[in-house]
Amino acid sequence: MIRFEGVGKIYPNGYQGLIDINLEIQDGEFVGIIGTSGAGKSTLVRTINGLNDVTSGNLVVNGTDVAKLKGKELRKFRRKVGMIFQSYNLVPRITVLKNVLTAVVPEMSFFKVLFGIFSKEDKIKALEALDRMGILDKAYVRADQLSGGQQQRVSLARTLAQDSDIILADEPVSALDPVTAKEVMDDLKRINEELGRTILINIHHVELALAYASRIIAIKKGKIVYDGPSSEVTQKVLDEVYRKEEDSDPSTSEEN
Ligand SMILES: Nc1ncnc2c1ncn2[C@@H]1O[C@H](COP(=O)(O)OP(=O)(O)OP(=O)(O)O)[C@@H](O)[C@H]1O
Repeated sequence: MIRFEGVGKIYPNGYQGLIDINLEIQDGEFVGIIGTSGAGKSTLVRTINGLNDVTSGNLVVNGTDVAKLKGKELRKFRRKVGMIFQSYNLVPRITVLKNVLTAVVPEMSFFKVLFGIFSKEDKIKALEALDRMGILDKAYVRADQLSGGQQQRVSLARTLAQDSDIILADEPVSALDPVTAKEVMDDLKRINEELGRTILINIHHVELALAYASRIIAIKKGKIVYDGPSSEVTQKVLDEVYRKEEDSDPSTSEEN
């Protein structure tokens, strides 16, 4: 479970990225986070695995107080919270299999990875994850030879191989064409339903968010402005979430 209690995040330059966030996300939920550019979606997602520290309140993930983690403990914790990014974040010049293996044995030195010194069990685990994502045939291909959609599947295979209970996805389909984007969303849904992993996806495409996530959290200027079932997100809610500052200023409205 993920619990935010009055969480705030102030960036070093004084900017308030998150303001008084209160949330409870249960195991196995599929949550879409929406909002305008700069609203704080990434900030919110990245606090969950400690990529962003919180500056006030409490954030508890699977019973761990994230703010208290440092060094080795923080690295260990991050393994339980997988993350995929818009830019895939794979090591381009090594094979797909080695990319996944770096997640299975993260403490391994880069030289061991380079020379392929892995146990049979680790290799089987990585190959199984690739198989589940339907890209086993690409195991021995260099990561940079794959299409965007295939690379995102490798990223997902990495999170599976590292047994993370929670998968954070920061704009995972923004760089993909609509058909491939839908395929990656289907993969996320399958992982959620078949393996019960909690998914939090920060996404610009509202239609995709509504179609795939069962719960929507909308952020505006660092605050939660909607949190509820995706089936209850009305046009009025979306108008409020995406309304620009100047539109809400009565002095500039046409009626005045
Ligand atoms: N390191 C930083 N220092 C100062 N301000 C930052 C930093 N990172 C983000 N911000 C600011 O915090 C706000 C929220 O940023 P964030 O990246 O979370 O937004 P977002 O909703 O994910 O936007 P986008 O959809 O464009 O990625 C923005 O105004 C951004 O400029």
